[in-house]
Amino acid sequence: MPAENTPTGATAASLHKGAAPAGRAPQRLAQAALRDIPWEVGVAKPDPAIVVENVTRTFGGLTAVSVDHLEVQRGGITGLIGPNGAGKTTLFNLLTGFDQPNTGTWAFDGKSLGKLAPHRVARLGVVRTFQLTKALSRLTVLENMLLGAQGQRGESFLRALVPGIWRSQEKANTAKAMDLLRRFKLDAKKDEFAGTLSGGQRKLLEMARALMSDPKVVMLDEPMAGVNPALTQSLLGHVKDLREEGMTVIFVEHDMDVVRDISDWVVVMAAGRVIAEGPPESISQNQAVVDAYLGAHHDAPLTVEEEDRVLAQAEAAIAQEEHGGGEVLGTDGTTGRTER
Ligand SMILES: Nc1ncnc2c1ncn2[C@@H]1O[C@H](COP(=O)(O)OP(=O)(O)OP(=O)(O)O)[C@@H](O)[C@H]1O
Repeated sequence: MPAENTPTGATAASLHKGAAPAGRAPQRLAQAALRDIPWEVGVAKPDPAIVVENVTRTFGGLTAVSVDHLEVQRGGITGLIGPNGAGKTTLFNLLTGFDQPNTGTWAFDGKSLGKLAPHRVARLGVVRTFQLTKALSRLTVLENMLLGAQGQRGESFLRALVPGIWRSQEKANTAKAMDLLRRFKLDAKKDEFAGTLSGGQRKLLEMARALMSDPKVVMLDEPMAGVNPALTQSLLGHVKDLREEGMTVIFVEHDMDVVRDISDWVVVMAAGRVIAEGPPESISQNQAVVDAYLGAHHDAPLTVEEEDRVLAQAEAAIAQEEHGGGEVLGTDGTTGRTER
């Protein structure tokens, strides 16, 4: 369990309000809080911001998410990884009110978030970004930012655009939006349509917009996907800044270098379940994780024997074709891949 200098719940909670003890960067606090936690699925955290209990979501016969128990440490950066189709985005959708589960509950700061619409979840302090950015191309960068502001009486995008509804807040929101745009180096583009931004700039805009509602938990779905290398470092820096400001960050990412670089803790999903948890260095050695990733790449032969067998089948298929024969059972006849 935590060593003597590990923050208590109260200490960790205080960093949530941006009050890190002198000389202790939030990054260090988050890492210290998690340092002596066992690397076990469902393990309790010293100060969880989010607690997930028995959440399942099925689509027809497919179980997309089946998470028994998951806690996310406050003030840390938690990476959520897993092969394609593992259920990461579905879990994000559930936690932020964009989808409803078949079973289960989850809470932020002890408050149940189940059955709340996304804007209500956001008001409680949990916001998200999307894998494919949701920047509205025909609105300017600044207008996109204003749609992210919290406290507007008109929650829907269209109502938010009716001037009378939010004029009283407009000035303050605009000032706040401009501060954020400066921080994300998008201020010069404030009057440009979001549709003209590069993929990386849209990711920045989406992150900036998420911050308009002063969130406590920020969930980023593949924040680095499609971002050119020049902007990657900048984005990584921004994610770390969120932690420095005391926010809890959960992000989905496929790039393991990114995961290792910024995560304090990593949660691995496969086939809807959490199959491993631990600090980044624990993950690559975890056999269940290795198996899940290998198992996910069905096209890749796993062993030398299998490779030989696939090759032999491909050769047989070619020979058959050259001799004008019919179909060769067991291969697809064109790529030499084994049918599974
Ligand atoms: N609306 C839906 N209808 C039917 N099936 C769905 C739906 N949404 C997700 N799924 C299925 O649920 C499973 C989990 O999908 P999900 O997108 O959550 O995985 P993921 O881990 O985010 O994958 P990726 O890394 O490829 O984004 C997949 O098999 C997917 O096809």
